[in-house]
Amino acid sequence: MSFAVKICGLSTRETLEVALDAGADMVGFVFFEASPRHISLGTARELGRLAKGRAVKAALTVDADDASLENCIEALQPGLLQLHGSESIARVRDIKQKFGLPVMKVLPVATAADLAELPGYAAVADRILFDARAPKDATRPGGLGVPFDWHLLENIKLAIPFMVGGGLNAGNVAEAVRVTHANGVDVSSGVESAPGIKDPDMIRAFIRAAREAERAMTSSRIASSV
Ligand SMILES: O=C(O)c1ccccc1N[C@@H]1O[C@H](COP(=O)(O)O)[C@@H](O)[C@H]1O
Repeated sequence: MSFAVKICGLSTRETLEVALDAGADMVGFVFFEASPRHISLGTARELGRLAKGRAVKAALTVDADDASLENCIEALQPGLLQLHGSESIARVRDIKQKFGLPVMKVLPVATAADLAELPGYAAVADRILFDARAPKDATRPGGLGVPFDWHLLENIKLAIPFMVGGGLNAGNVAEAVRVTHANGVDVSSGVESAPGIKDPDMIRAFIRAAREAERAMTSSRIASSV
């Protein structure tokens, strides 16, 4: 399974260009009004055109109904739906069937008990993203820049790819990959100077560090197989 670096919460042409030029495999766009990274359908259309064919476009939604999903798909033309709410296993299956797009289900993690439903979700989703569980009083379920205990994923074996997110930055992404052996990493706050304001240098530094982490993981796999 190939390794994917995802920069999420992009909302301007300039920072999207930086992420694409620096080699992001996936670029994420937030459709959730309470988020400082929320974009309008008009902006989604514009940014979607810019990213077309250069990276996988992920549409991040939170417990969206069919009409909202239809609107953001029409505008962005995503290659992946990131379901970041409390969508049930049945709803994930339903969205996949209705919209015919690959789905990445986000599982919030704070303790080992949060992994109980993983097999059910892994049976219907194309990819899993493990993110830190947001506090009960948070205004959004992600994008808070807080990590979780990556050791909870140490022995995870999945037939589909999984990514790690939540509080990642250029300084800790290597350790997150080393511990979890994830097939990809996702970042939003860790490449921002303030909530919703992406920083070009931080984006470039994150992608460099993630690539280095990918290389280290590949080398250690080769070393342990000989
Ligand atoms: O970014 C947001 O505002 C957001 C809103 C609602 C759901 C998820 C959101 N962000 C996603 O959360 C993870 C981790 O983010 P961070 O790196 O800790 O800031 C990532 O997928 C964000 O795109």
